[in-house]
Parts: sequence; structure tokens; C-alpha cells
Amino acid sequence: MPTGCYGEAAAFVLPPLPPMPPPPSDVTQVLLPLGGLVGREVDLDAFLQTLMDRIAASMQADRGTLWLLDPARRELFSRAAHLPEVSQIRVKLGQGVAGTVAEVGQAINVPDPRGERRFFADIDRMTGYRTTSLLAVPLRDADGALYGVLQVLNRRGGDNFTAEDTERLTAIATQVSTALQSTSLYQELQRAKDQPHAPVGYFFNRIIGESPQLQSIYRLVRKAAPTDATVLLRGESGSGKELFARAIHVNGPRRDQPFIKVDCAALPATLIENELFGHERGAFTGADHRVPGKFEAADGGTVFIDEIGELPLPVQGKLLRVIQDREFERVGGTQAVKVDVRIVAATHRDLARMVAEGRFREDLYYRIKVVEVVLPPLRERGAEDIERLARHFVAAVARRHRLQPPKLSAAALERLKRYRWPGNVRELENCIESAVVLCEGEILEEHLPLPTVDRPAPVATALPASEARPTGEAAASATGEAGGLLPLAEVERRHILRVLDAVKGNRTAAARVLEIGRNTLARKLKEYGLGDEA
Ligand SMILES: Nc1ncnc2c1ncn2[C@@H]1O[C@H](COP(=O)(O)OP(=O)(O)OP(=O)(O)O)[C@@H](O)[C@H]1O
Repeated sequence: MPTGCYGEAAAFVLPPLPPMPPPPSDVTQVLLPLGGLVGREVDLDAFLQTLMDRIAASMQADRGTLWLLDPARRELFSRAAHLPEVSQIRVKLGQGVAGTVAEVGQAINVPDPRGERRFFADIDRMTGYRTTSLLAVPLRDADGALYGVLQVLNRRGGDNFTAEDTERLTAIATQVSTALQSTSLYQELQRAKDQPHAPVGYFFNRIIGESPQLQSIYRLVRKAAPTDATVLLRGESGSGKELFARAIHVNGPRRDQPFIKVDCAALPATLIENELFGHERGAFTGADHRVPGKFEAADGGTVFIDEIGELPLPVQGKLLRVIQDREFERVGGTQAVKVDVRIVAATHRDLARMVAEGRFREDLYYRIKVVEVVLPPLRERGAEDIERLARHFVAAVARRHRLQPPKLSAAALERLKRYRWPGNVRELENCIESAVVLCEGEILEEHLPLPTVDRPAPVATALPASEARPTGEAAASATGEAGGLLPLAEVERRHILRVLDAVKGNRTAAARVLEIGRNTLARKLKEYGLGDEA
């Protein structure tokens, strides 16, 4: 189960949740509609969130948590929480109330956690939340095997949960189990049983996409993630390189250690070495104390080197040494510093060509591309993936801005599918965000901030995928409004402005798409009278 998507990608709008509905007399009234949601839902996170919101509301509880079992690590991990303060919590079996429920397989009702030996106060410390009452029941599959725990916290009005509440939550748990068993989440848990060493819970659930291209990437990433292999991610700007770099980290053995990103394109060449390796006191004027670099900060974890193609040649040599010998010297230092890091790198450039041109070290190139993952541009992932992503972003953005999720009109959807997305998923996300904020009720074609003239996708591109540059809308036409031919400088100006527009004014991303430096871009914008505000 690589993604948060499953089932038919049909139109999905969460029904509005009343702030505090009275407890329904019949449990089925709370959860019956959820069965219908499962088949239609396009975003697993959104589904689980709705589920927990409804359970908390129906139990008169302040919040609820869905815990799932990771059999390899003998741990429970929180998969969805009503108002979660931290993204994921893990507890050992037998630890805390939920861990005890998972171990003994029976419901536990804790009226007052203070002085309750099974209560695990660390969680409150972690979240800053004060638990005053707690009820947790086991989740079992159709065969009766325990695979999780359903928990609610702090009954409203300061009351304790009653024996009737325990019965009610147990009945809800049976229904939740039925609903969950038709999701890919449950299938992932089942798969984990056959692979006792593969930890679960670190799904690619934030990555949306089911196209064959993405499926083969999930397979590759699933194999590479649990190892320490260096991974090179290639793909256009906004195609999801960083997202996959994080997925590799959290699906691997270093997941509890730091993930540190260094963006070589965002730093002047002179500062990159300092950023990566740190410096000793006195290394240069103003260096009045020793500063550790990103490699030291990431010790035990992963360093994500974004836009590795921008790494100056001398720094490439130093990086090679880190990969080979796991050691380096700080700037201005002579003493070797040992580090234990995994390296994941990304680039939109054709590094093989840079090697041939002498701009990238061949030995480093082979060292970093032990596993190479090529992310397709969005336009090559097919209309269905665009639709899935669009629906996912509509729901996510509406949630983020506390708005009612609007519907996407058929014409708007068609438009999204035809557009060529030079800024890839990032551009789609930004486009949907602005449409969600501006529309009322329904996203219509006119809410989408896209160029008005859409051209059909070219049949084939003469460039290799890694080098393919945006065409279609992003490529400026050589003719002006009256059909007369334009001077080269004007074509360039229009093209730059269109790319900038496509990446929502993000200059770093625009410079990357245009394959020019940020400074060059800034200079050109100044020439166009756009100065710093562009
Ligand atoms: N498959 C996907 N599912 C959901 N969100 C995605 C997906 N791919 C990308 N995104 C989102 O799109 C945005 C851009 O992705 P990301 O930063 O990973 O791209 P990138 O290739 O690293 O871009 P750049 O080269 O410009 O740094 C992010 O907000 C990310 O969460």
C-alpha cells in the first residue's frame, strides 16, 4: 500500500461536522455513513481524521486516537488523532494504557490517570495535553486477531467514562474494524505479518499517485529505504524529490534520527562547504567559535543534498570522502571528524552529461547513484493522477484554511488535466490553494490561475526525460498578439514571466526550471522593472 489513495477516485466531499452533536442513541447512526466513505475516499489521512472526529464527538470525548500494531517492533503507533499535537507517537506493548490494552486484549477505563500505574504520563508531556479520563478498547479483525487500539480522552463536562461508554466504544471498534479492513492500510498491516522484520506505520501515506510510473517508484523506494544505500532522486522542479527523500528516511532504520536538508541551489557556492562541514574557530575572519556543519548535525540520520549538481568541484571531492570513509575535516580544521550518515541526493540536472563535460566528478556520480529514482513530470503521470492529486489538495487545503471543501466542476477538472504543469505537483498544489480560497462552493474553470490558452501535449519530446523542459503553456510563443514575430529578448522576457507565474513567484524554483542562476534571474527581473517584489 504505497499511497494514501485507494478505491475509486470519485468526487469526495466530507459532510460538514456539527460542532458537538448529542450522542446518538444508536452507534450505527454514527458510523454507518463511514462504510460508504471508505469506497469513495481518495485520501486515507482525511478519512481517518473524519473517523476519529466522529468517534470523539459521539463519545462526548475531547479527542480520540487510533493506535495500530507494528508487530516487528512490538509497538503501537498512533495513526490518526483528533487534534494531534505531534505527528506520530509510538509506545511499546505493555507500556501505558493503550500498550496494556494491546497486550492483554481487554478494554481499560481509567477515570483519573493521576496515580494510575498503567498511565504513561510521557505522552502528555510530549503533547502538552492534560489527560483527565481515558477509555481504550482493542481493535480486532474478522478472525479476532488484535491489530490496534481505539482510545478516547477526557469525557466532556469533567465526567468519567462509564461502563455504558465502554460497551459503546467496543461496538464502535467493531464497526471501525469493518471499515478499516477494506482499506489499503489494513492490507499493509497484514503484509507486515509475513515480513516480521519490516516495521510498519511509516507508509507513503502523504504521497498521492497510483500511476504505473509511481507504482514502480514505490517498489524501488520500498526496497532501498530499509538499507543504507545512497539514493539519487532525479526529476523536474516540484515533482516530489524532497517528499520521496523524506519517505526514504522515515521508511528506513534511521527514522528516529535527524533528517537534515541542504539546498545547494539556495546557497552561494562559497558557503556550501561551510554549511555541510562546519568550520573551526579562526577559519576565516569573523569565525570566533567552532560551528558544526549539517553532517555533524545529522549524525546517525540522513543528509538530503538537494540540487547536488550545483555542488562546487572542490566540495564534491570532500563529499566523496564522506561517502567512502565517513569522515571529513571542518573548514579550517586538520582533525578528521567521523560521522555516520545516510546520503540522499536530488537534482533536476543530467549529471551524466555534467560528468562528460567535466563539471561533475565521475567517481562521485557513481557513488551517489547506487539507487537512482527518476520522478516523472506531472504531465507524464496521466490524467488520473492529476485528478487524484487535485482532489487531495482540495481536501487538504480546505482543512488547512478551515473552509468547507469545495467541489471541482467537470470543466475545471478537464482544464487541470489538459494543462502541462511546468512547475509539476508544487504548481498544482498552489493552483488549487488559490482556487479553494477564492471560490464559493464550487471550483470553476475561472478560479484556476492558469494561462488561458492550453495547447495539447506534444506526442514525444526530443530530450531525455531528465532534461525535458517545460513546453506548451510555459514556452512563450514567438509571435505577438497581432501575429507579428517578436524579438528574441521579448520571447525570453515572456517565457521567464510565465515560468515565474507557474511556480507562484518562487525565484529559486523558477531559476531551476529555467536552468539559470538565481542571480541571473534577479538581474533579468530588474531589467524588466520587477526588482525584488516579483
Ligand atoms: N505525489 C505527491 N503527493 C502529494 N504531494 C506531492 C507529491 N509530489 C509532490 N508533492 C507536493 O508538491 C510540493 C513539491 O514537492 P517537492 O518539494 O518534494 O518537490 P521537489 O522535486 O523537491 O522540488 P524542487 O526541485 O523545486 O525542490 C510539496 O508541497 C510536496 O508535498
